[in-house]
Amino acid sequence: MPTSQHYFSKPDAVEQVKNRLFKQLAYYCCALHTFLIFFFWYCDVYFLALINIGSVTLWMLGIYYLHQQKSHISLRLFCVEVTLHSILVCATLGMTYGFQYYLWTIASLILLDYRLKLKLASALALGLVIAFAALFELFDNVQNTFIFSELAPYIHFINVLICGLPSIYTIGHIREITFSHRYQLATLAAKDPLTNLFNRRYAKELINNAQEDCLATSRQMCVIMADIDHFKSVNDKFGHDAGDEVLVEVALRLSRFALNSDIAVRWGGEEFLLVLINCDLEQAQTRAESIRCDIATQGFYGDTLNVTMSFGIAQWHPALPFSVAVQLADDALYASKAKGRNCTTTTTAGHTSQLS
Ligand SMILES: Nc1nc2c(ncn2[C@@H]2O[C@H](COP(=O)(O)OP(=O)(O)OP(=O)(O)O)[C@@H](O)[C@H]2O)c(=O)[nH]1
Repeated sequence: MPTSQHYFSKPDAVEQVKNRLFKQLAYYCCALHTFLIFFFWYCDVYFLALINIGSVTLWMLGIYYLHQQKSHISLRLFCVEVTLHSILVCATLGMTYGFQYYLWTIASLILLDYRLKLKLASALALGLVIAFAALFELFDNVQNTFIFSELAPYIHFINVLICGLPSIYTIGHIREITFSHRYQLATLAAKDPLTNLFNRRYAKELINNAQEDCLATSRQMCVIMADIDHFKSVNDKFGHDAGDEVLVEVALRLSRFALNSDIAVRWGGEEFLLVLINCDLEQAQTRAESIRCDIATQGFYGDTLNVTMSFGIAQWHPALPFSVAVQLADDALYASKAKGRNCTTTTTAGHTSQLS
């Protein structure tokens, strides 16, 4: 069960983050190409200035589609722009300026178009990587009269950085989303949605681990079965919503009572199981009594109703299957019910004793 919460927690986080990521990328590229229009104009490379006007137009169109929540259209426009731009600039200036690396970046971004089948998206990405390799064959010896040719190593370096950053940024975000989804799925599989206590299925795994730990360290373990008294009448008198609130409040109080090493479980409708690790029978009795008194004396549902609970306690021994310890605790709980409820009964092999 993961313990760290990541910052993307909504179910549609992937689409939201993708949209936000593309917007940031699009504004960044728009600004860059606008700068390049003036730069190439100033350097008298009018063809490249015109190409950058085309690029700005496509990026702005992409931003428009992002605002319309059509990120797949935007992504395709961005891919077309980057591909054409890289090829045309490499054909004009050669390979020394590093404009070919944009093909590499876009090859990884195209995989984020979830409307494309994986095979098609992978084939397109591979096509871009092959185009990247082909550019070296086609334009490695292009001669140009660019007035800033002595700046080629610096422009090359800047281009490598500009191409690398979106990949790092995107993969970092996808990593966070993946963690977040894994956390949400693990929580959904482990917790009861109403009370946020462990559900029965997941608790069995935890209990198995706890048993192994207790065996290895010779620690004692006790099982408490607790049930709300006359819960049906709470539902009948106050309605199911009030009943749900009582369940949530009971669960909260049980969690407060449980130590970090304990396991608190919603076992059934209004029945709860507590597994107390490193705890002997006497300590378990004291702790069960304190929670029973807390519940019986502190009002519920805005102090408008009183609730009591009955408890049954059994100790687990290494020779005893855990299911038998649960059954003993359950028998003790029903002994508490039979004795008039709002009490705790402890069972030790074949002998039960009641605390009021
Ligand atoms: N509101 C609400 N009620 C539930 C939930 N799960 C079970 N219940 C109710 O819990 C009640 C359990 O009733 P019973 O088994 O008769 O037990 P009780 O009324 O608590 O009586 P004793 O256990 O004998 O003291 C039923 O009315 C169920 O409908 C739930 O998630 N929400």
